[in-house]
Amino acid sequence: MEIDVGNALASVASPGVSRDSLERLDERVARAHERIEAGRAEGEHGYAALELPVETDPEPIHGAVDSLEIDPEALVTVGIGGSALGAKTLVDALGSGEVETVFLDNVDPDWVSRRLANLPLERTAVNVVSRSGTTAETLANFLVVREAMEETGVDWTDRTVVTTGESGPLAELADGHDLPKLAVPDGVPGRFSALSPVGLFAPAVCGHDIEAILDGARAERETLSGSLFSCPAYAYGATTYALETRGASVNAMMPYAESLETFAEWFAQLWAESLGKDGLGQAPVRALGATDQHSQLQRYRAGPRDTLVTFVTPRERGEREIPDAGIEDLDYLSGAGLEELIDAEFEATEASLAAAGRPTVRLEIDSVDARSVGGLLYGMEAACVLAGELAGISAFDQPAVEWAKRATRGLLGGGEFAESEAVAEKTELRIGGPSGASMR
Ligand SMILES: O=P(O)(O)OC[C@H]1O[C@](O)(CO)[C@@H](O)[C@@H]1O
Repeated sequence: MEIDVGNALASVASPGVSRDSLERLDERVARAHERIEAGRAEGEHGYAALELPVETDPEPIHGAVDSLEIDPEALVTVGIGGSALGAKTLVDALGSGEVETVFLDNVDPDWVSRRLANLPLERTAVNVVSRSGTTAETLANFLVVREAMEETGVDWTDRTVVTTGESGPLAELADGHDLPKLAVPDGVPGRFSALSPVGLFAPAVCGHDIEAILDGARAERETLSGSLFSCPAYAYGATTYALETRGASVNAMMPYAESLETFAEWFAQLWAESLGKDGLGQAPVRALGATDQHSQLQRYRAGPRDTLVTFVTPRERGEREIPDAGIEDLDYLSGAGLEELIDAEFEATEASLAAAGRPTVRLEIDSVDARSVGGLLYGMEAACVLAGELAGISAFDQPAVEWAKRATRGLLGGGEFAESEAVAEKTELRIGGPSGASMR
């Protein structure tokens, strides 16, 4: 991964960060790096994630794939948040090959039923993933998938792999049915687990080279140093931190590759759940180039000066010639390739924001391949950890998500929770309604 922060400098953008400020910030980066190094060496909670490229053993993952008693035509991954997004990012980036992949990471009944109805359940494998083993959405969806298989006369136990922590309901279910288990590594929060069995099983089922993914991550791990000027990941973490403290409260992740659309979703959880604490944290926005040049770009170029746009672009792409249009006004397209068009659009959009004095950062990868995507994921994780150190917050917990979980459980009769009482006290001012009548 290579980074270019030139268009985030104060000489180009507002908010922007001066070179002198980055130099001064580099002293804090060096201290933060020492803290990160110590955490990695000790396997401390959270910091342990930055050791996954050298700790993750691919063999149990291959073993779990081999344990499937079918040659799957489809794979359903049941998980939510980091227990689904890492795998989904890798499969969407690298392709699912001959395997139809479904990621059940929401509990919308219409959507779940529609996805299951279209699957060849007798030739479908299941990976249920939950670090805690107690996440309501994951357990609910797994029970629905299991029932659908039973109703189809399928033995769900010969094609289900469980990825979970050492204990909890899911571990018990796996043990009770003698299901193959993959271990969620200790000390690794879900949003940092893509480079572990949590994220690597699905791409392995799809036939991808998970060793290459880990190899790319290892290469990025080797760049971690005591200076942002020699470490792309730290350069990104430090620049985003500096821009946030200067007013860039939004970070629009805008990859110029359709296959990295899910990566932006993965980044959004990583950034929001790690850094959104103590009133701090950039709001991550999922954007996509070139598509969002025809939507969100208006806001980023002419709206409030509160947004950093982060571009991710591959240096190498596939090619597809644009046929001759036979229309004089479109002659400029004829004979060009789609790859030239999207690259020109990226350059133009980056320049458009610079011309308006809006900060952007460019992350370049060689191509959207296993090694590059492994390095990109690792780089973002390391950048996030550094940004958390600089901000003085804990990047590895997520206490704010617990309130809604307790309220949900209370609303479903799963216990007495003050939060669910608070739900009933909602202030209302309704307009419209079934009849369309307005109420005052
Ligand atoms: O893997 P689990 O324990 O099911 O958690 C799923 C997701 O829920 C969260 O814990 C937030 O509730 C995320 O951090 C995590 O990725």
